Amino acid sequence: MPKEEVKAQSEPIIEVRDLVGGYEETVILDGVSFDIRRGEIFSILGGSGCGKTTLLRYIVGLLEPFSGDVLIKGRSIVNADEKELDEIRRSFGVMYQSGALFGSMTVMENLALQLEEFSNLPREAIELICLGKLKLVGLEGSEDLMPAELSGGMIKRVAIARAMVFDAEIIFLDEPSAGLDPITSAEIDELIKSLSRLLGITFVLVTHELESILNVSDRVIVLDKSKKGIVETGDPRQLKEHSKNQFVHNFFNRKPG
Ligand SMILES: Nc1ncnc2c1ncn2[C@@H]1O[C@H](COP(=O)(O)OP(=O)(O)OP(=O)(O)O)[C@@H](O)[C@H]1O
Repeated sequence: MPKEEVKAQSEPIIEVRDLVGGYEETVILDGVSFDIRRGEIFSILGGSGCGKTTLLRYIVGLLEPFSGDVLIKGRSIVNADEKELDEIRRSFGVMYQSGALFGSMTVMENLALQLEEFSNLPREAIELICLGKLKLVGLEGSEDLMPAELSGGMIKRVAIARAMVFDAEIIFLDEPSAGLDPITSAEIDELIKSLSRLLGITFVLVTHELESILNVSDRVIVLDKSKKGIVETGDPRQLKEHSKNQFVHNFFNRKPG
């Protein structure tokens, strides 16, 4: 069966239900609902300030919504107590926009940090896991380098490897192409696709990069600030060609709104 059909039939791994949220009195997202299926590469799109990063913060449990729920593998991250939250968080990894490596630590030390803190594994096992993850992102032999010695693309790769140290089933990437030239950005797209194919990881991306969206995403949601929510959901290539929604059409065809 083609991969697309397998994904179309797979169960939701993330369910966002009637989510309402924002900052203080201001509602940014007003009744947002959608599912992300196991194994798909899913992108959250929309213009600046429409709430993409805010939505990501709700999904990973960094913010508490005004109302509504987020289920990860069927478990509510909104109503979870600390212990459950820790368990749910083990199933996913997050890469923030800057890559956020510790500058004074080697690549290996950056990767090992969370395993040292949150597992009882011996040093040798931690190193083996980290070396395996580095190999998966194409950075074999880089374990002793310092972040200052890495290119922008290598920093993203290390950050993706770090998001995988607990064998995450879901990886969230906030602007994976930010600050990269088009060729390096395309290489990161290929890495995401190959990790999805090889390991069945579900990827959730927040991105502006149209080319990258069309290249990697199986499905997208498009948020519109004026609607405080989703205006369309679907295959980005289909939306680019056939969307009847003016905002979505303009977004995909680079036309000012
Ligand atoms: N900590 C905060 N406190 C108050 N308002 C915030 C905070 N963070 C974001 N906002 C506001 O919420 C709205 C949505 O912001 P958010 O960063 O989620 O949008 P975005 O779609 O990710 O934007 P961009 O593409 O520019 O990164 C914006 O109007 C922003 O100014």
